[in-house]
Amino acid sequence: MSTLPLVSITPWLPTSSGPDNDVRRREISQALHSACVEYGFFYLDISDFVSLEETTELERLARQFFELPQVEKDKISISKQDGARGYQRLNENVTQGKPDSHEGLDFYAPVSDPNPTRPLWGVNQWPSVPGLQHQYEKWIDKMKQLGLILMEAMAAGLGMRAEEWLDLRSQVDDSFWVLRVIGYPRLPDDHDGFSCGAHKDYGCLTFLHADPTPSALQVFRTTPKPDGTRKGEWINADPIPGCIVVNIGEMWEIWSHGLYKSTLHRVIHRGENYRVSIPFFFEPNFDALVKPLPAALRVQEINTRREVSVSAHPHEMGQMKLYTPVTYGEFLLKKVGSNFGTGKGKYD
Ligand SMILES: O=C(O)CCC(=O)C(=O)O
Ligand SMILES: [Fe+2]
Repeated sequence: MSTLPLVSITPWLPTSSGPDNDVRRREISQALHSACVEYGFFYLDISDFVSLEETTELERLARQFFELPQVEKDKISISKQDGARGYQRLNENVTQGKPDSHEGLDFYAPVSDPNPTRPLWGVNQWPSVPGLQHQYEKWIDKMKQLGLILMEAMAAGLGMRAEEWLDLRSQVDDSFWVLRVIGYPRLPDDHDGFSCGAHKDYGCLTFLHADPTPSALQVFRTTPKPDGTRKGEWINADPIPGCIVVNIGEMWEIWSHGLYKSTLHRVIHRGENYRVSIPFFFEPNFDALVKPLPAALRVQEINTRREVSVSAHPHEMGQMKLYTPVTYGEFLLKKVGSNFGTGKGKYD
């Protein structure tokens, strides 16, 4: 069984220097490029950026919250806000028609004019667990910094010019991020569903810190067959100390004109313990206009004068998918709107 590639962010940290740092940065960017083309998923070694104490503390606080009585947790239910920010009970989220066997706590980027009657536009509901808000706000801050650092490293990997990177940076420098804290009880043997059903993430970059539980998160890896079709298998993405699991969402698929694929993944947790995972979704700015990047078209040797048309759901034309521009916030609202309307999950 193959495993995901592992890349270290260290040379790209602002604190990194030394005569060979530029060479190391180029190697890292190249490795990121390959990982995004081949997997859409990779381990990112961030041990020079975050400490083990920080992530252990996040896990401890999450467990403390999930151990509270149901009525306490329900006090900050998403139904008390904008339908998105807050707590969701076990089985409340649905993916592909089946309830996910997890409970979760969601936080979104704050907005300057909150209005809980507007989808996504309320205020975050912090639990009363002592120290939780402080520790998680520190984590959010770090993940936002990491988002910009990794985006720059990836831009270099895609062969972007300095001014092209600045343009891309201006689409993610006020990220409409999401932080989820997820609690997974053991999936019962007779349960025919999943802890979290197969889905693709829809945004930019997902940074997943999970507790050490093995054989829970699985990634759908496809490889070409001699006859030109592709075969696929589910591979485990078990946690590695000092690393987060990173995957790209549909926005990167559009930017890269399909060169980088947003990859299916799911969670099946049959271990005895209560699993905690903490994905941070580093998303574009709410008003970012996301469209194929010239650098991606250069790599694919696509004639940029040709019309590139669109939708959030790219359609096939011959062998090639065509991607049209989307405004991230509109795309997100449509997604959330249809999910709330139909009782479908955030992941559908
Ligand atoms: O819990 C996990 O390992 C993955 C969760 C996930 O894929 C998501 O929240 O989008
Ligand atoms: Fe996901």
